Amino acid sequence: MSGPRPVVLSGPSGAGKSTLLKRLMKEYEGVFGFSVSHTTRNPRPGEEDGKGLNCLPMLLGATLLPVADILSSVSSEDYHFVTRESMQEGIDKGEFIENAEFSGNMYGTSKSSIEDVQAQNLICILDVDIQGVQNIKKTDLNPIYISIQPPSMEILEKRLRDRQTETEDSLQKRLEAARIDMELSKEPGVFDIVIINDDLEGAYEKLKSVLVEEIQKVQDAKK
Ligand SMILES: Nc1nc2c(ncn2[C@@H]2O[C@H](COP(=O)(O)OP(=O)(O)O)[C@@H](O)[C@H]2O)c(=O)[nH]1
Ligand SMILES: Nc1ncnc2c1ncn2[C@@H]1O[C@H](COP(=O)(O)OP(=O)(O)O)[C@@H](O)[C@H]1O
Repeated sequence: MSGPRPVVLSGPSGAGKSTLLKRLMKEYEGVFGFSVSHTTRNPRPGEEDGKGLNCLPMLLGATLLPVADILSSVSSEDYHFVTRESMQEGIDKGEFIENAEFSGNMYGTSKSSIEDVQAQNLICILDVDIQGVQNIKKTDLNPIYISIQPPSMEILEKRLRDRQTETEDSLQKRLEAARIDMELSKEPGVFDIVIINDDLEGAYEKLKSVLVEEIQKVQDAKK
């Protein structure tokens, strides 16, 4: 695989992955590209379909919005929201490098979502659950594996509740998945680094320090 090494960000739902990711992508504009996953879950308020960088030319061509507005609307947490049928069809056709069932919904990384980012020579970031980590390990992607962990289950539950995105049912499913994630992530060798997201500043600095070499490579290549 050519270009900069991809980065896999994993850890329990609510641990702070997207908060850290958005900050990173904002500070290093033009260095990272998000691999926009497919999911069968419903969009949350404010989330829109497939607003990944791969859709940017289309967005630019079809809108009267200023470019800055479009760029700021490119969220790192958006998905391609699809039905189970169409997702299964894509999986059967071999279009995904990994897929998993999480909290009653399907999630998956299409090959093209990674290729689109790598074609731009950006560091491709994947936000996947622990099953995704295990399945990506069977491929030749060779990413840096980073786990973001909450300080405790109690704090995780509070953050998830305060986020106000979940029903009681989906919250309980996330907490159950978090217990499994926290156990499996302790296994030596699964992750290159485990970052405890207690204080946000400290966690962000640690994240940057792991990525500093790859960031430098992309910045040097631009010169
Ligand atoms: N295996 C896999 N997991 C994914 C993918 N996209 C997202 N996830 C994971 O699915 C879980 C739920 O994501 P989401 O519904 O966005 O909820 P949130 O993490 O609580 O904001 C998280 O652990 C994500 O890391 C994917 O393409 N593959
Ligand atoms: N270090 C932190 N301290 C307090 N709250 C945090 C911290 N990091 C993230 N949060 C909050 O916790 C919630 C979950 O974070 P989020 O980034 O959505 O997690 P994830 O993407 O891993 O599901 C959000 O409401 C976010 O604002």
